[in-house]
Amino acid sequence: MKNLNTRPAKPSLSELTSCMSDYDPHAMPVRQAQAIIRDCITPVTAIEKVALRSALDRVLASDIISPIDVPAHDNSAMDGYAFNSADLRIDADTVLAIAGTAHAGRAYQGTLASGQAVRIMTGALMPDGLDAVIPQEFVAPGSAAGFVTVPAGAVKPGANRRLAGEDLKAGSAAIVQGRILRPADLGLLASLGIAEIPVRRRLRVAFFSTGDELRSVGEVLDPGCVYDSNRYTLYGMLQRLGCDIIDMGVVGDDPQALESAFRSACENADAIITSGGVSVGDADHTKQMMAQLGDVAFWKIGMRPGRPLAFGSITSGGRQALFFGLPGNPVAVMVSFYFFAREALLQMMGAQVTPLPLMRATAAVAIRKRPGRTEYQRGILSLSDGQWSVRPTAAQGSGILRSMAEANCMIVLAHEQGDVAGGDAVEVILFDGLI
Ligand SMILES: Nc1nc2c(c(=O)[nH]1)N[C@H]1C(S)=C(S)[C@@H](COP(=O)(O)OP(=O)(O)OC[C@H]3O[C@@H](n4cnc5c(N)ncnc54)[C@H](O)[C@@H]3O)O[C@H]1N2
Ligand code: MOO
Repeated sequence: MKNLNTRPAKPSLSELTSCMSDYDPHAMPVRQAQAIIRDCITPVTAIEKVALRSALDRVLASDIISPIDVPAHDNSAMDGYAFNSADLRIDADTVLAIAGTAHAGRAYQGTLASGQAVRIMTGALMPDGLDAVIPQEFVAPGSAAGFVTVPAGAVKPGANRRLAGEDLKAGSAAIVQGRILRPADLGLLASLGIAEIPVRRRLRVAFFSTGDELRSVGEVLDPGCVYDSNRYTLYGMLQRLGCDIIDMGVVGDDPQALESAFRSACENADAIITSGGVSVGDADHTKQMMAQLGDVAFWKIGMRPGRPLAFGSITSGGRQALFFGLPGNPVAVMVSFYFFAREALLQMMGAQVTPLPLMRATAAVAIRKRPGRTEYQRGILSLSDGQWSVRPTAAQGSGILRSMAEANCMIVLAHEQGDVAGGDAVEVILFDGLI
């Protein structure tokens, strides 16, 4: 008999992948890989309190409830004259006697009689009984000293008055947890008088490059070798995401060195990112080692660049870390990071993940595209005659980092899309805010 209290063991990643009915061993659609990754993520829960300024770019850990009304009192939005709308004549100018002046930061002293106005400054509390303000430039010229003339129909009742709590009411949610705090949020928190902010602890991400041909900056470039650029692009991307980073340098193609690097990374970080060694040539020894260290799937994704991708978890010393094995080619490493690792890391950070904003632009030239894979082409977006148009950078090879630096956007050509004709609309993701 089936024991209903026993939940079936969770399938391993590799089982999950091979069980999928529409799984194509040669190419898994981008969306499918993204969905599998999304399902595997557990956010970090630890919270720390930081001073307001240090909360910039951090992930808010709990909802912020406004302790006060903002603004705290009704106040004037303009420099001018405050009056009671009930005193206005319907079809004629109204002459009001000026009883005094209201300055910002001080309550107006004194009681007002019908037919009286108060000279008022922007931000000053509305004197009791007055409900509207006429900006000083709108008063009728030539008012007699001590009087102000409000022209007929110049202002409506309640005009130019900011109401107490119109920005935020005491007890209402000012910012919801999961937000990556931006400058406007810091200002909003300051407007509530909150000095310490609860944020999720930073995510620790360890990364290293693999390959015997790699030399680090500062070393001699031996024949047949290349400088390790991936650690620098990864450094930049992880830094922008607000992670605590552990740069583990270059690890050669030696199983023992790789295993000890993975163990050390796992024991010190929440996530591990490597580049290189995931294509068919190298994957075999990596696969064997991974089988001992954790649950890792090696995928071929239906995309270009960034076809090979290893994803899963590594376990060592009683700790588990998320693992992304990104392809070695310098552009592939960036594209795989942006379209797989970035969202997963944001999810782990406890951040609300929103889709990257896409904009539509006109293809300035024809673009070749094979249906059946998603292509992320490096593009240059420009505005001319009020029209956004985009053209791919000349070189699209996945080793050509120069064109990534030259581009200001990615042209996203969907899985099913075929060739694009010049003048067709295409979708682009801007590097601003991403890179
Ligand atoms: N027979 C096949 N060969 C390849 C396939 C395939 O499906 N079948 N896939 C190709 C694709 S696509 C990519 S991407 C690469 C990925 O290979 P690896 O992840 O194993 O990466 P490596 O072979 O180690 O390196 C590829 C390339 O990138 C250079 N590289 C590596 N790391 C760095 C670094 N840190 N900084 C700068 N450059 C780096 C490396 O020297 C190679 O030129 O495989 C294709 N092959
Ligand atoms: O991952 Mo590769 O970039 O498609 O050459």
